[in-house]
Amino acid sequence: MGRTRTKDLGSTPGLDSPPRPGSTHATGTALSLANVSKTFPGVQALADVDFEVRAGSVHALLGHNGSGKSTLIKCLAGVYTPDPGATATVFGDSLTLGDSADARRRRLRFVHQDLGIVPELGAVDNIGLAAGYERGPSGRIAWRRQSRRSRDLLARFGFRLDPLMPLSAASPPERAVVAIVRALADWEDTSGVLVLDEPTAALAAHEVDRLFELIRGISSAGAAVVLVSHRLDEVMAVADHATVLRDGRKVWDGSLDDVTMERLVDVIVGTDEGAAARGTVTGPGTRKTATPASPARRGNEIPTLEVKDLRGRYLDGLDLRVGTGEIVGVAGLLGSGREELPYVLAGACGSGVTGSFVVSGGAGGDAGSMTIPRARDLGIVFVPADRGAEGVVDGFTTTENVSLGALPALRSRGAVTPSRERRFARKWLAAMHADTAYAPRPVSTLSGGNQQKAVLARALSVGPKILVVSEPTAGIDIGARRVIYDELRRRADDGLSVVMASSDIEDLLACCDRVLALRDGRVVGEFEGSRMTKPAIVYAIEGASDEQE
Ligand SMILES: Nc1ncnc2c1ncn2[C@@H]1O[C@H](COP(=O)(O)OP(=O)(O)OP(=O)(O)O)[C@@H](O)[C@H]1O
Repeated sequence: MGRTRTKDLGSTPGLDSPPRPGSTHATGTALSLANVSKTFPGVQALADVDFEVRAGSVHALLGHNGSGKSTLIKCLAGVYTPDPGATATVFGDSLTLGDSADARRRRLRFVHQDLGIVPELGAVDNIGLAAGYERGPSGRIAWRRQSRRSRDLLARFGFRLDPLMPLSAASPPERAVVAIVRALADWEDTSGVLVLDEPTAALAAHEVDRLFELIRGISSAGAAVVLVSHRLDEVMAVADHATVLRDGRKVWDGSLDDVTMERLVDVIVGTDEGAAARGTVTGPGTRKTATPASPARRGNEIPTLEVKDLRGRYLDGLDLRVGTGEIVGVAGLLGSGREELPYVLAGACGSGVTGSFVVSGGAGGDAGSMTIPRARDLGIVFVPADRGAEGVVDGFTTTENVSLGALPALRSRGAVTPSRERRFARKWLAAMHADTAYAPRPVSTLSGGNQQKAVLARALSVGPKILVVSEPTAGIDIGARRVIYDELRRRADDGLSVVMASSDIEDLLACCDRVLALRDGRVVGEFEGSRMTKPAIVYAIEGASDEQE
């Protein structure tokens, strides 16, 4: 199984005061929830859930999309008030569920899937607003000190970022790191609970390792960490206990030492479907699904897309060819160009980009002149990594979100017929294995994973020639991952070309014909066939040159 045991790092990065090994709170129950139910109109999101987390442990909260994980976390955080009858304690003190001030007082800290950052402000204010500002004797904010403190907190995560840069200009991983650092910034006592909801969704392997060090440091100092994640290999590496929810109910609880990954998959998806889904979670370095690349997809025929010498904020002379029906993966660490490339290809980068591109059929030109409408006209459709901010339209229903790209085609005599729009959305939601009952509901009430399925449904529904997708399985459960891989492969077989940028190398191995490793804005390795393995890609993106070729 290869589980990595928790190690005591001796310090707790991210905390202002040093950890207190041997703290009186280091053993016993950190968090206890009993009888938690939550009913939304027409939906029982949670039914009588008990949840107990021990001090000094990393406890994973698992379940497929829509199983109730985020709702449980939001009840804990005070975002939702559970149905009457629920009780909770934190390190023995009673907690009022549904009261966010009490949650904070009891030293519960949260990083939610949507991060909750203020994009117009920099790290300095995002941290200051949550954890308080450094102040001078007159009570005025000491900006220089505040700035230095923010920089130091970020540096403890091994992270350098201009603390004044608005986070709207930062990449998704940069935003995630600021959210985590902010949650910990004022945590002076280790008798608390840190809750991380899908924290690694946008992080590369190297960044995930740093996050795990941070998590281990926090738990070994006596605090508890609750980790919500769909990445079971990561869960097995960092967590020691887990609770599994299915359809709002607790279906399993126990030590991860006593369970195999295969058994965990069975419990999460239900035994019948478990065997099928298990194919998506084999160990590191192996392909999760059999998707043999056909010789026609070697990219050596006339490419559907060819870009040369791309340069931008991170890109520094990148060349890329994507053949017809080829799925090309893009791997790389934060700042390697992996996050920027999809935006450039989709014309969503604005000025400052140079290079050239050609799309099959001869259309082409200066990459700097690519705009979103131009890309769309060329058949390039983009699925961004940041689903909440850039993927869904919050005020719209799920149907409206899915049909958005196809409105011109759905129009008849100048108007879109609602019944036609509904049928269209249902068809595409079904293709993504999302529950079609979600169609009329506001998209904001869907679980994160189901929102992602709706965004992918919209992208595929317009019949793109080239799909550019970033972090396609962020927040997606193990069963639905398989659906997405298979759907992309089916469409590639029909001629769709795909550029898939992902921090999850398992995604790339499962789905791609070829994977490009990016470093410092260029391609430093290209992998296909038997050479396309996780260690080879990781070595290349992290700069261990002996392994990259
Ligand atoms: N505000 C809301 N209004 C109505 N229904 C909601 C609301 N929030 C969540 N739900 C529903 O409650 C159920 C549980 O959703 P929840 O977000 O807790 O799932 P999850 O396990 O976190 O899923 P994911 O892994 O996809 O994030 C889903 O059916 C969801 O659509």
